[in-house]
Amino acid sequence: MLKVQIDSFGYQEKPILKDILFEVVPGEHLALMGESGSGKSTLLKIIYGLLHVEDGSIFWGEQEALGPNFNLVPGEPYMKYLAQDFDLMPFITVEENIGQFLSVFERETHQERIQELLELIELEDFAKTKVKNLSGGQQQRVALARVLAQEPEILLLDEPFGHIDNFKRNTLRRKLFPYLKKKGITVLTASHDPSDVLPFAERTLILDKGELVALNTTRYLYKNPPNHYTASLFGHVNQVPMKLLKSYSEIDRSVLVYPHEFKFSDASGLRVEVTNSLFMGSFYLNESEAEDGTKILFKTDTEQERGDTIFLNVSLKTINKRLQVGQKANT
Ligand SMILES: Nc1ncnc2c1ncn2[C@@H]1O[C@H](COP(=O)(O)OP(=O)(O)OP(=O)(O)O)[C@@H](O)[C@H]1O
Repeated sequence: MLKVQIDSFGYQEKPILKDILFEVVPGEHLALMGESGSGKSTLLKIIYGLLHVEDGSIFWGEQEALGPNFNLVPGEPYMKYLAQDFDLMPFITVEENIGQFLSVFERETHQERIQELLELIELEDFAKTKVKNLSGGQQQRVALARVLAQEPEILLLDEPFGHIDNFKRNTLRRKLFPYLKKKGITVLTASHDPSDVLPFAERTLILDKGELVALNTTRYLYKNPPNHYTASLFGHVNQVPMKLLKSYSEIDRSVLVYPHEFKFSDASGLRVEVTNSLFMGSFYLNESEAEDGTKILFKTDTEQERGDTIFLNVSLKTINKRLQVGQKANT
C-alpha cells in the first residue's frame, strides 16, 4: 500500500499543497487531475523523493520514502518517475538510452528486454538512431521505455503523452496501460486529458489549488461530480439554473449537465436558440442561449442552423444526481 500524507508543502513561503491524505493499493491505477498549477507535478515529485516535505510522510508498505534530505541520489529503487522534461542522453542511440537503465547483473537478457520495450513504444525502427535526431514525441516514448526498463513497483507519470501526437497517443495508451496492469505495477498518472483517465484509471484524485477536493472511482466522479470544477476536468459541462429546467422550481440551485445528456422535444422544456454548430467529427457541439442569456452546450448528430429554436430536457435522474448549491451559469 502506498500511503501519502502531506500536511503542508510550499516551495518558499507560499503554500502549494495542504491536507493531502490518500492511499493506493498495489497494482491500482490512480489518476491525478486538476487545472494547471493545482499541484499535480509537485505531488508526484514529493512522492518520488525529489522534494523534501517537512510536514508529512510517504510510505510504501513498511518502507518510508525519505526524500532528498536523506537520499544522496533522489528517488527510491522501487519507484520510477517520468517527468514532463524527460531526461535523456542525446548523443547515444535509443537502445543505449534504454539499456542504461537495465541491471548490469542481467546483461544476457538486455537485448530481449530492449526489444520488448521498443515494441511497446513502437520505436523498433529507431533502435540505432541517436536520441538527438528524434522528434519530441519520440523522445517522450524513449523516456517512457527507460522508466519501465527495470519494472518498477510504482510508476509516477507526469503528462506521459504530452508531446505525442493524437494518433500515436491513442494507440500508445491503449497498449501501455493494459501492459502496466498485467505487470501489476502501481501507477499514478497526472493528466489533463480525460482520455488518459476515463478508460484506464480505477480511481481519480482531484486537486484544486493544492487541496484534495475529491477522490473516488473514476466512473463515480464522472457520473456524480461534486462540483463544476471536477466535471469540467472531464470535458464540457453546463451548469444549468434549476429554475430554467423546471419553471415551478423554488430552489436556488443549478444542475450539472454534460452536453450529450440533453433530450429533445418539439415544444416543452428549456427553450434555447442555437448560436453556433461546431463540427466535431462524429457529432456536432452546439452553442446556444436560453431566454435569460444562460449559455448552453448540447450535442447532436446533425448540424443545427444558427437561430433555430430547440427544446432541451434533462431526465429527473440526472437532476437528482447533479443538483448543486448556487445558481451560477457556467459552461
Ligand atoms: N520550483 C518551483 N519553485 C516555486 N514555485 C513552483 C515551483 N514549481 C512549481 N511551482 C508552483 O507550484 C504550483 C503548482 O505547480 P505544479 O507544477 O505542481 O502544478 P501542476 O498541477 O502540475 O501544473 P501543470 O498541469 O501545468 O503541470 C504552481 O503555482 C507553480 O507555479
